[in-house]
Amino acid sequence: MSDSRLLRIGTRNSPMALAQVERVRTMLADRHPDVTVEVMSMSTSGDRWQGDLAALGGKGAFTKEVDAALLAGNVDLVVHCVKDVPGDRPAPAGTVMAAYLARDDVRDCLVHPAGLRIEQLPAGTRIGTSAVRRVAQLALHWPHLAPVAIRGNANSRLAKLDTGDRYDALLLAVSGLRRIGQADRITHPIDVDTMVPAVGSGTLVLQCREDDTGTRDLAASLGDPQAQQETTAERTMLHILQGNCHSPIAALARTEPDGRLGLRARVISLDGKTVLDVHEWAADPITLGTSVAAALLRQGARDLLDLPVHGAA
Ligand SMILES: NCc1[nH]cc(CCC(=O)O)c1CC(=O)O
Repeated sequence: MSDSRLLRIGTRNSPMALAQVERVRTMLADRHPDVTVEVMSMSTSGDRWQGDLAALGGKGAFTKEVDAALLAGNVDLVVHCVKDVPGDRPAPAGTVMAAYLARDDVRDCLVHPAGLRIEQLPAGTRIGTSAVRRVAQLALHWPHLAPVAIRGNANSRLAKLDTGDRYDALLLAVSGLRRIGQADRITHPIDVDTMVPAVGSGTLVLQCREDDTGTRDLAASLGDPQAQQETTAERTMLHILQGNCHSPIAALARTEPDGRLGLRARVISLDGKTVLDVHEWAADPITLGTSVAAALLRQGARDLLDLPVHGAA
């Protein structure tokens, strides 16, 4: 059957988001050569706003304009980083997450102009990060380092680091730097047991309208079942904890060689002094995410997550 059709893909206009869309375009060209892709990029409030994201309602600041274009029928498919999709509310009514792409590297990394590793940094080194999860784990492992708030996309953060004014190093995602062709800036990929990643790290999701069966089928043909399972376990846990952009929640689901699904999740106090840590395995991702969330709640995660977060870096 011919696939011949136009597919309009909506995306943020950051270099990383545009690179992510090109990955989808390439995958579609390989699998559905009769599909013509048109990219419609747009600025989001999260990209424009340089203050604290919480003032804009958190992570939704990177998705709401693109979601609105999808619901209005101006685009047919949207590519999001799962990490940027709010975990404390459902997908916009009338849309579905139709496919998760094969997972990229999930690690965070240090970017240091002189090529140092994180354990080599002297006390007081200024680390640019805006992720509460990273700040809490910095405090846990390297309390002598100084997290400093930073906003903007990965390219603008690298430029801010290069001026040398406010930051001595950055914490960023390995996968993000690779997508924008800046992998050579990585000086230390940090192992996932030390710096547990964000929920959905390294994973892209294809979102479309619920009633658009043609686009849903196209998207599903690009999906990776393992990424779907791992993301479902992580986001089930996040949803039950009602995690948001100010939640110091870290998690990583992994498919073991024997096929079992494991989920390791942490809730850390911002000062790094309290760490709740759970690691379980199960066959079903929803059962696994639910069980890990329940275990974290039994350990006191609710009280930890309800603590006010002032001036998150
Ligand atoms: N808003 C930050 C963000 N959201 C998604 C990515 C790319 C990495 C990924 O998909 O996990 C990044 C950049 C970063 O954390 O350095």
